[in-house]
Amino acid sequence: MRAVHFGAGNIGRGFIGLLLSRAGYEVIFSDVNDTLVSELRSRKQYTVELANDAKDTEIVTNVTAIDGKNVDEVASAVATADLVTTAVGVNILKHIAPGIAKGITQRIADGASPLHVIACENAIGGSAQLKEHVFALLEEDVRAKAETSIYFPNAAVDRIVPIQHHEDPLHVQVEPFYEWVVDRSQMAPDHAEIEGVLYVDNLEPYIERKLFTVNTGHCVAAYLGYVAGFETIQSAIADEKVVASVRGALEETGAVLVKRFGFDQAEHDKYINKILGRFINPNLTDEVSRVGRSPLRKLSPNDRLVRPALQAYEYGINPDHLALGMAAACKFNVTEDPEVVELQEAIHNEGLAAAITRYTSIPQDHPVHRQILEQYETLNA
Ligand SMILES: NC(=O)C1=CN([C@@H]2O[C@H](COP(=O)(O)OP(=O)(O)OC[C@H]3O[C@@H](n4cnc5c(N)ncnc54)[C@H](O)[C@@H]3O)[C@@H](O)[C@H]2O)C=CC1
Ligand SMILES: O=P(O)(O)OC[C@H]1O[C@](O)(CO)[C@@H](O)[C@@H]1O
Repeated sequence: MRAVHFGAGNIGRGFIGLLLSRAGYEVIFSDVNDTLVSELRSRKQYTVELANDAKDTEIVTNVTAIDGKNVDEVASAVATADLVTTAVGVNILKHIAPGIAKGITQRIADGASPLHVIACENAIGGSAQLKEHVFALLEEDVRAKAETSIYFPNAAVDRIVPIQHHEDPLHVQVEPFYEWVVDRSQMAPDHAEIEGVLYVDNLEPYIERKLFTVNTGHCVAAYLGYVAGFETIQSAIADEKVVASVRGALEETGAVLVKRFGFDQAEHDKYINKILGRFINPNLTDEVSRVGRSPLRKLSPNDRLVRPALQAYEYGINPDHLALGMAAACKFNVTEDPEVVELQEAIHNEGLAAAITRYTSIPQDHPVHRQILEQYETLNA
């Protein structure tokens, strides 16, 4: 069995590639990073290290790579693959769509078997977004055939993999915990199961619980940690004030999740504590600059801050800590990040109120908008 996985980065090597290799797939990474591609091609293996006290390691074998910049090479790999997965970043999906579309066109012409394409990104409906990009590039007759033979099940992926600082560019340190959940209702009826993946009939509660707990909590810790002068999540979360605000934000999203999905409150409280424990992991060093990266994506209407804050407001739950997190995002000034530069320029040129509306889509007369402005003033003070 052969899997083509787009993105040989932290999640690609440290999570998806590892599980696919363990499950018996030959994993062909497609990446645009020449060093990663040539190292994977020549060595055909790499090491994953667990961030536990024992620093357990596992060698991932049966892997190789192709140049993601070469559309023909990518298309040939997709045309003959048994599975396609991605972990490139949700904003990059449109850039990998041409190779996938060309590969699908080839495999349909060859009469190849049905294919699952699973986007493992931090987003609601990641695979559905990829499908839109890919299908927009297909000829009408191919699109009609692809509708019944190429499946794009949505997924939720959870494993903390920080930026890596090792001499070996392939070595990757990961937290012990992982969860990969795939929407079975969007798959072929006789699909193969990957060991380690949880298949569910309704992904919504899983992806929303993950995104609005792990990712909301993590980015609130990053933004408030940054404002308080901390460089890592571990040091930020050790601060009483920061951790109280992160917990506050998770109580707000938790109240929304309990109402929306009927989760048991006590179970959800345990889930929150478990997530906070993962953030603290002393065997990991995770920079606030990584966890807060791409603030425009994180402030977008469907993502981890705005969506639960507006849902909270609708339910009569006060989203004060989420508003504080959004205000802190507006103060996140890691200038190597192009989204930070754009946000700071917008704040400078248009003013904070207009910039918040531009990126969150929250109208200026909405009470949550007012809360963000008030929390920004609190941070100034
Ligand atoms: N790092 C983490 O802890 C987690 C990350 N995620 C999600 O996984 C995705 C990837 O994140 P990371 O692995 O952290 O990022 P990363 O930056 O380490 O990896 C992304 C990889 O994609 C490659 N890439 C960029 N453009 C490409 C293209 N056109 N074709 C092929 N490869 C391309 C990059 O060269 C890089 O190697 C993101 O959507 C992120 O939100 C999800 C859960 C955890
Ligand atoms: O910031 P992004 O790209 O959404 O993804 C990284 C996030 O995903 C996580 O790995 C959680 O699954 C956290 O480490 C981090 O908050």
